[in-house]
Amino acid sequence: MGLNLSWPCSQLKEVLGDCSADGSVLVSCTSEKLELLSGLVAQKNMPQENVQLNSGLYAFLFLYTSILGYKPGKAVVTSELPMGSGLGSSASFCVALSGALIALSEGFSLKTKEKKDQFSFRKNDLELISKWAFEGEKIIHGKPSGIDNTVSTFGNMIKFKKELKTTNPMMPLNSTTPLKMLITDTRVGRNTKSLVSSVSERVLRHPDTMSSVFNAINSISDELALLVESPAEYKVEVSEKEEKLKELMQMNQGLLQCIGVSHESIETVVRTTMKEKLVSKLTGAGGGGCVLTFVPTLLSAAVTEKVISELEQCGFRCFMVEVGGPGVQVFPC
Ligand SMILES: Nc1ncnc2c1ncn2[C@@H]1O[C@H](COP(=O)(O)OP(=O)(O)O)[C@@H](O)[C@H]1O
Ligand SMILES: C[C@@](O)(CCOP(=O)(O)O)CC(=O)O
Ligand SMILES: [Mg+2]
Repeated sequence: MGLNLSWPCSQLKEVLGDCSADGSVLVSCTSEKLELLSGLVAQKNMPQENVQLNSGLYAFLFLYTSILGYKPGKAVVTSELPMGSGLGSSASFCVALSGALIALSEGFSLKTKEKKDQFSFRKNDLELISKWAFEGEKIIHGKPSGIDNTVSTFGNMIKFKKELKTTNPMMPLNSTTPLKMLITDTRVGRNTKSLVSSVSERVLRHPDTMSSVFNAINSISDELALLVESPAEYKVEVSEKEEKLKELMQMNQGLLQCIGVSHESIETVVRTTMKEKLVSKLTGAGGGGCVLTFVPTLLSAAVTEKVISELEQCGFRCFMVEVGGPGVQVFPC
């Protein structure tokens, strides 16, 4: 972003008061503290075009002072993720920051890996990192489910089991086949916090209908989890599995449209890819941002290039990715 911001430790201490900075003791950001944090950011007179960054800076100051206290330090943040696009940039930012701060906190020792200069976090450290990141997510987008910070921490795929909400709803999934996706960034900015609250308002207006829609969405994720983990060795099994996955994605997009989080730009991607019998659905909170298109194993390069070129002609930006991948990692600088 080309922004360079700093706060004197003495000022942070004066404004935020004494805090028993201890990375192993989780605390939430109170509304009073959020007020104080917003005052500290407001004095920087951020350019109007960066106003969306404010909540990220509140999360930064909260996590930094809660974990490291008022020790001087310098954080350099770089990111390849488009912000506010449904790719979980907020959660990735909070996870990377929490990981770095925990790695620097008192009494923390990184587990060295076999290879020189390779470190890894222990499982209970990863759980702590994910919990701190969740506190940061709460500052940025209000009522996070926890799935974004969990998948950014542990990597791979995670299923949110609604029925386990009171204990630990996050269940790791072990995919038996790689899932390739084309991500299309519609470049339509949107704010997760406002989208999540717009869905809550629709629930208040249509409680029973929305409850049925959420149950249908839950059934889709249950079916998808079984599908993702089901064995598929032979070509015929893979293509059957892919056809079912496409159908589930298509139904899910319809239900997400039903709860009001689609957008004209998202529907353009859905229509454009459908011309080549490809299925797309919004990702993240919707309202613009990014769209996933499932890429079947046997899709030809020619068709892929044709679809990407059509989408780019709409002004969109495309990335080919594979679902899954490692979670948070720490490297010595
Ligand atoms: N690299 C970053 N540095 C600072 N803040 C960030 C960074 N990435 C994301 N954020 C914060 O997260 C917000 C975007 O979060 P959100 O609205 O949930 O969208 P998404 O998570 O889909 O990108 C940004 O407006 C900013 O406040
Ligand atoms: C909409 C939601 O399911 C994901 C938000 O994703 P993103 O911040 O738009 O990348 C909210 C959540 O699970 O925290
Ligand atoms: Mg987010």
